[in-house]
Amino acid sequence: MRLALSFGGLAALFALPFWLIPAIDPEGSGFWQHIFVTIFVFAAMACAWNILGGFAGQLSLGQTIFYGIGGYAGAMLNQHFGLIPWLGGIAGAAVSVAIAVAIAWPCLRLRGPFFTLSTIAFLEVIRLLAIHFKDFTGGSAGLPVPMFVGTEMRIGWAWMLFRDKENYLIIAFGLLVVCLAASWAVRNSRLGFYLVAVREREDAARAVGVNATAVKLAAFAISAGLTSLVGTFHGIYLNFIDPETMFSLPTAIQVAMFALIGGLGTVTGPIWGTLLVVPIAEAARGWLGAAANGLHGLVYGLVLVAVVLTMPKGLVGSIGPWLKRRLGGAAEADTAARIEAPEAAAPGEERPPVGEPLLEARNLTKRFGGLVATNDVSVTLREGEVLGVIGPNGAGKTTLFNLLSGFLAPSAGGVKVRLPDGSWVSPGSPHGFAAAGVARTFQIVQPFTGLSVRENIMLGAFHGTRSAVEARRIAEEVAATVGLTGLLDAEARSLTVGGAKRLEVARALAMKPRVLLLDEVMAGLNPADVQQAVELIKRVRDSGVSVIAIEHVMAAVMALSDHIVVINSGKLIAEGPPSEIARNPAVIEAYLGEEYAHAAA
Ligand SMILES: Nc1ncnc2c1ncn2[C@@H]1O[C@H](COP(=O)(O)OP(=O)(O)OP(=O)(O)O)[C@@H](O)[C@H]1O
Repeated sequence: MRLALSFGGLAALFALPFWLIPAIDPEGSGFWQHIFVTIFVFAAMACAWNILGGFAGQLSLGQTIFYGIGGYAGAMLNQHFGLIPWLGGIAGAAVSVAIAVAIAWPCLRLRGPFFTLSTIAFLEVIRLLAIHFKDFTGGSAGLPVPMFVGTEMRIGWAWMLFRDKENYLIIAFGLLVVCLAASWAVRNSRLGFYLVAVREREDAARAVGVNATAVKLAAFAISAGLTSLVGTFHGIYLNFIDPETMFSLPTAIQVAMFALIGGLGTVTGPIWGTLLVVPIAEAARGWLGAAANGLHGLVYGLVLVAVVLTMPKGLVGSIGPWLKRRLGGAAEADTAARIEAPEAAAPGEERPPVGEPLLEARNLTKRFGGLVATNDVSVTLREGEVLGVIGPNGAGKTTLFNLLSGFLAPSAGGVKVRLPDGSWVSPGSPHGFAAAGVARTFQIVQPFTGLSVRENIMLGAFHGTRSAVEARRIAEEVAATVGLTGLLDAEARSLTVGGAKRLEVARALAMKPRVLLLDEVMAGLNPADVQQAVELIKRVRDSGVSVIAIEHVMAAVMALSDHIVVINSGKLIAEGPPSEIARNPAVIEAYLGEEYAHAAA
C-alpha cells in the first residue's frame, strides 16, 4: 500500500509539468519548464544532502563542492577530451567520492557548528582553486558548454544537450528518482539505522558496535557522489559554468534549507520542501521583477521561519505523524500497561556449569587528573557466570564498566577477551569490544527516542546481520524474551523507566553477546519488576551469556551472583561468593552497613 502510494506520488510529480505547463503557459515560453527542471534538480540535491545532514545529522554547508566538481568534470572532459557528459558525470562522481573521503576525515572530527564551518572553509578553498587553475577551468571567466565543436554538432541524448526543454525535464526527474531511491535504500538499510543512531546518541551507537566515524564517512561519500551527478547535468543544462555559480555557498544553504523545511531526516521531506519553496520564491521574483533582485532569499527566510515556528520537525516530520494518527485512529495507549512478563524458562532448561575465564581485567587503573577513579583493579569473568559488582556511590563501578567495554582507555593495566576460537584479544574501542562479543547497557538509559522499540532492538541485531528482515526477526524474538512484544511499534520516548530499562537490555541481547555488562538495570524498579528482572537475567545466564552486573538492589545481587567484587574509592576491597561477602567486615563497614548484616544473618 505504502509502496503503491509512493509510486503513484512519483508518477504524479513527473506528470505535473507535462500536464500543467501547456495549461498555464500555452505559448511555450519555456519559463515553467525551467522552474520544474530547477525544482527537480534542487529536490535531488536536497535528497542527497539529507543523507548526510538529515540521517547522519552532520549539517554540511559545503555540499556544492561536489555539485561544482560534477559540473566541471562534465564540461571540462567534454571540452578538452570530447567525452560525453554521461561518462564525465561518472568520472566526476568518482572524484567527488575521493575528495569527500579526504575532506570528511578531518571535518568529521569536529562537532556541530565547527563541522559546518569547516565544510564552508573547504568550499571556499575549492572555489579559489577553480579560479586559480584557469587553463583547465577557465578561471573566474568560466567555461561555456558548446553546442558546436568545429563542424561537429554536439547535441542530442549523448551530449545531454537539447533544443527542446522537455528532455531536460526527463533527465532532471530521472536524477531525482536516483537520489530519492538511494536515500530510501540508505534509510532502510543497516547503514541508515546506524546513521540515525549516531545522530541521536553516539555513545549508545558505539555500544552496539557502530564505528561512528566510518558510517558518517560513508554518508558523506554517498551524498557527494549523488550531488556530483546532479552537478554534471545542471552544468550542461545551464550551458555555462563558473566558480561563483558552481561552488556557491548560497546554493548550499538553499539545499540544506529545503531539506529542513520539508523534514530533516525524512526520506521524502526534501522533495516537499523544494516543491513548496522554489515556486513561491520564483513567483515572487517574477512578480516583483528586477526591482527586487535577490528577494527570493528573503522569501526562503520567511518560509523557513514560518515552518520552524509552526512545524519544528518540517512538513513531513510534523504532518506525517498527524496523518498517521488521524488515519490510524486510537492514540497511543498507556505503555506501562503493555509491558508483559518476560518469557518463562523452557521446562527442563538447565543451567550450564561455570567454565573457563572469558574476560580478564588486569591491574586496571584510571586517573582523571588527580583523581584515581579505578585503582589497580583485577577481575575475571568466567563462562556462564554472573559476576556482581557492588560498592558505594562514586566508588568507581561505572568507570570500571567503561574500561571493560572500551569507552575509556585505561591509564595502566588492560582488558582481554577470549574469542570462540580460544584466542585472546585486547580491543581498544567500543566497537572492538562489541566485535569480541561484549555488549553493555548504560546506567542512565540511552534509548534512541526518535525510533520505535522494534527499531531500537534492530540496532543491536544489526551487529550480527546486514539484512533488515533478519534484524527485524531477531528484534521480535528478543522483545518476546524481555516482555516488550506489545510495545514493538511504540516510540521509544513513550516508555516508562521500567520499559526503557528492558529496552536497554533487549538492544544489548539482540547483539547475541557472550558477555553482557548490566549497569544498574534494576534501579528505580518496583519489587515486582525487580523480581522479573532477576528471572530474566537468570534466563540470559542459562542461555550461555556471562553477565557482569553493577547493582545496588542487594537482594537481587545476592540472589543472582556467583561471585561478587566490592569496589570502594576505586580499589577492590573484597571478592568472593555472596555468602562470604555478606559477612565480610570491610564490606559491611564500607557499603552494606550493620543493619544489612543483621538482617541477612
Ligand atoms: N569522565 C570523568 N571525568 C572526571 N571524573 C570522573 C569521570 N567519570 C567519573 N569520574 C569520577 O570518578 C569517580 C567514580 O565515578 P563512577 O561513576 O565510576 O562511580 P560509581 O561507582 O559508578 O558511582 P554510582 O554508583 O553513583 O554510579 C567519581 O568521583 C566521579 O566523579
